[in-house]
Amino acid sequence: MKNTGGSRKAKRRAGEHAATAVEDGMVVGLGTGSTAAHAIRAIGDKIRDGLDVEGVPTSFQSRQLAIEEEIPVVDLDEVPGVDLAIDGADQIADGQLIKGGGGAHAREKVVDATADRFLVVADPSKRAETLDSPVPVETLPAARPVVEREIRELGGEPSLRSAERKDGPVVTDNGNVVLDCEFGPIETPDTLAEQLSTLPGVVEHGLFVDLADEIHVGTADDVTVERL
Ligand SMILES: O=C[C@H](O)[C@H](O)[C@H](O)COP(=O)(O)O
Repeated sequence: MKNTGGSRKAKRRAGEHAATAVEDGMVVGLGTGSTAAHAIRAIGDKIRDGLDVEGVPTSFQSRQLAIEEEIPVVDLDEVPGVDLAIDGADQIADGQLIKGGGGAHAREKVVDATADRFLVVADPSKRAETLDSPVPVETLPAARPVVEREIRELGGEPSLRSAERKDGPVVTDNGNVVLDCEFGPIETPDTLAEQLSTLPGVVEHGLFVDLADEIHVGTADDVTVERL
């Protein structure tokens, strides 16, 4: 989607609104992407005002931003748990999500799923009646042909993710490739999520089923919160 001024404002409102849920002493999961970045910056502001929290980044990008924002950064194995995670989404339908537009969904899923409370932040363009965006599937590079075959067996059409300004495929923070898999409308995301999870060679897919607790959608001048 084109990042219009309106959508930028909406993302900012959503991110900043979700950041108001961050309280002193919390361990906070720091999501990836342009909307979660607004939440990270807002947490940085709160830290400069005296808030004491630790952040668990979900990607190289969110780690760098957290460091710039003076948020103490920790890994999952250094904390007893995550109190709250704030993360974006590429598509939202009926509380279920597709994530991984930035290829960060594997770490995001671990952090978001382990959090006591997972807040999704988005602009209105992310809402859909039915999930129908391509599903990002992070795959071991050596397993690509096998996974592609299995995806086709499931009725999907995989396409290796590449970037405009990089020769060769996009490589994730974990050293893997991403297959963007077109399935058309996904009527039963839970079934597809289970099927994808069982494929050997798949590290993680971008279907986040029954993980979100709240969805904060910003508009140019307001935020709506859906509790699930
Ligand atoms: O891998 C990336 C993540 O799942 C992002 O949270 C997702 O792509 C949404 O990003 P944005 O807020 O920039 O639309």
